[in-house]
Amino acid sequence: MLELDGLTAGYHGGTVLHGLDLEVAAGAVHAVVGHNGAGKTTLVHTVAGLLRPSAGTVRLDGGDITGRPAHRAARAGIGLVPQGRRVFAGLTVAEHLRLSHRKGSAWTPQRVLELLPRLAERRGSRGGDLSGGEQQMLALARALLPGPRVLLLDEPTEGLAPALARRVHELTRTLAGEGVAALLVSPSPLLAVDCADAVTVLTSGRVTARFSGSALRDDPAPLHEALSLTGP
Ligand SMILES: Nc1ncnc2c1ncn2[C@@H]1O[C@H](COP(=O)(O)OP(=O)(O)OP(=O)(O)O)[C@@H](O)[C@H]1O
Repeated sequence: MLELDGLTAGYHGGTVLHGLDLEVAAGAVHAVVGHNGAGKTTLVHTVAGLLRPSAGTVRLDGGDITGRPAHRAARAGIGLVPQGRRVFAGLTVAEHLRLSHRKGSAWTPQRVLELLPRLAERRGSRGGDLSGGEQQMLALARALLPGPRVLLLDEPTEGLAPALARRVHELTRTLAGEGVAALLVSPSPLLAVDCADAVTVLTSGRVTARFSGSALRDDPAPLHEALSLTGP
């Protein structure tokens, strides 16, 4: 569904991502793990159209969306849950949902609130008054409302208690089952393995290992090894 081929990107003439190949299958969760500075956010921003690649292609459902600006990537079916959540402090939950809904999308505010009941309880609250977990759910809701084919989740569990982090990953899994594939960038590899079909290790902008999620759930040692070999 989402295919990255030789993706190369960076800043101010420097290269951060070096010819990355990666596929997210339909209905799958693909986790990308790596140490700080490995290029995970750069990867997400390049796919989301926030950063223009210097080489390589991004294909969604076979269509070339390389280098499309963010609003056009979104229209093509890329949904972004940005690092840090980025909710509006002064807008209520209901206002966020109204602003993000797109006519014709299968994800209506009502359907999203059924999936995220805690948000329904807080629909009149302002973004700035929500807990970290609630803000994360709101960021997820906002990305879902336009009806994406693939969600890019950039460190969605950052700063959350373990039980909430697991809930975010369960939701990611549930959404994959409903046809919204996910590229999940995670600072906590073992949590990501819980919900991933495929796991890619990124080191200094290059893929240094690939695993199936089920193999790692049986034995996570190879992932530890891949990460320690490339430690900071
Ligand atoms: N806007 C920018 N301008 C210049 N360099 C940048 C910019 N953003 C990131 N970088 C550099 O690109 C490299 C990769 O950063 P990136 O944020 O993609 O890594 P990451 O794997 O997401 O790390 P983290 O887990 O810390 O968020 C780093 O060396 C970083 O300093």
